[in-house]
Amino acid sequence: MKKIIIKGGNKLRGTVNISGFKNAALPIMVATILTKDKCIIENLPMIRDVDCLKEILIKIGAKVKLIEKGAMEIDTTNIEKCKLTDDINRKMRASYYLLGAGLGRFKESEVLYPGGCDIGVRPIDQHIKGFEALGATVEIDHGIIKCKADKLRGNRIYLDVVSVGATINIMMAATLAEGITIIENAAREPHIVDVANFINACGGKIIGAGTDIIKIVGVERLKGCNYSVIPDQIEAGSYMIMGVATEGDIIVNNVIPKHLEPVTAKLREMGVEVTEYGESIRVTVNKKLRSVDIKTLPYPGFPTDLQQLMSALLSKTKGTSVVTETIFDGRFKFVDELKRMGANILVDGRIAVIKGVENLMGTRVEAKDLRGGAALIVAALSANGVTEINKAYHIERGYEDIIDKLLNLGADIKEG
Ligand SMILES: CC(=O)N[C@H]1[C@@H](OP(=O)(O)OP(=O)(O)OC[C@H]2O[C@@H](n3ccc(=O)[nH]c3=O)[C@H](O)[C@@H]2O)O[C@H](CO)[C@@H](O)[C@@H]1O
Ligand SMILES: C=C(OP(=O)(O)O)C(=O)O
Repeated sequence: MKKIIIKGGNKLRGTVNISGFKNAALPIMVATILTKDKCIIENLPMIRDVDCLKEILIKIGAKVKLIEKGAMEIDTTNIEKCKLTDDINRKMRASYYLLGAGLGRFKESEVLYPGGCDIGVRPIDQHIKGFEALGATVEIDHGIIKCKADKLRGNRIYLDVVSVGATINIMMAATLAEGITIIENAAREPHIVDVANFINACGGKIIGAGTDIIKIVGVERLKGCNYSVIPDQIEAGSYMIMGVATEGDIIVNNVIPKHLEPVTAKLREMGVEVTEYGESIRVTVNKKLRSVDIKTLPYPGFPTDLQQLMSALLSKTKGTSVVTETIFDGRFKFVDELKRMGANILVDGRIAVIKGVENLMGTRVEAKDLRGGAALIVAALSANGVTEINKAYHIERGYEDIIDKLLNLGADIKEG
């Protein structure tokens, strides 16, 4: 998809069904490498990152079959080594999970340094620290990360920073190590729990996922299983924010409301009416919204992945909001595009001071990354006139059927 064209002003109304969580689906697809049996993974989002990872798994020797929309059978029996130094790895972040899974199963892995959103420095030193603590040697050779071990032995690993990727990569390698691994200062995001649940469903022994201390009791082998991925709380939060930006009334369906608490809390603080049901959330705007301050933090703090969309919403909310991005140092690049639409935002390093303007104006803008692109959709839906969002392929990395979902909610949107 090259561009998205939106005529702003329509209030979003109705129900949107949320897809499986990108950031859980991707590591779970890779974790199937830990077993030699077939796995069936359901509720996969049909997004570009999933297509790309499917291609990666096939390239290293897996058989991958789409059974129906959202369900894949992955058979990793014939994979002989987990080495992939193709440029395809640069198309996404999650390709680096091949390192932990390959190390676990083959005691060896080689992967080209991953890509993913360009949102600041994204080191992998904590992944490496974890692999080395388990007994591997890790070398970076001409941009290729090479891990090797004669044997993996469990160890106690303290993460210097809370890292989703390092926690998952270490969990995968430690699953097939000898003995017990303890990860301290582990990430607590819902997708960490989902990956641990998948591994446990295959016969692994991971205890404490969802807390900051995770214990992994190494097992000799895993078996295959059928597993369904949790709903995408970032996609859900995105539609909630889009609904609010248009002063609409929408229900996001197929969600786990608990996972969205940081978002619902902030929207309520703004004056949005948020009602939680068993598996859905309704957001309604009945009054003038207030500006709020946001600080991104690891879960259960406010997610960095929704910071850009919230900033776009706040750019049209009366008053001044201060947004502090503590996770990634380059996640305000989209602000220049919002300014083209008339936003009044001052960025100083990791802080953005947003002075809400009366109206945003449609114009030609460019998505710089996945969530930055989604933030432009938030702005465009509520802007006066037509906005043309170029480089929209970034958005396809993480949002299934976004045009159709927004059309169903009443947006005036089309692919260009
Ligand atoms: C595919 C995927 O799941 N991507 C998500 C994952 O990215 P990703 O796993 O890359 O993000 P991390 O949680 O690892 O990064 C968090 C912070 O730790 C730092 N860090 C990370 C690893 C490391 O070895 N050293 C280090 O210093 C990073 O620079 C960043 O400041 O979590 C991010 C934070 O919730 C989300 O924005 C991404 O959507
Ligand atoms: C930053 C993100 O993705 P990735 O880590 O895959 O680049 C995201 O999903 O917002």
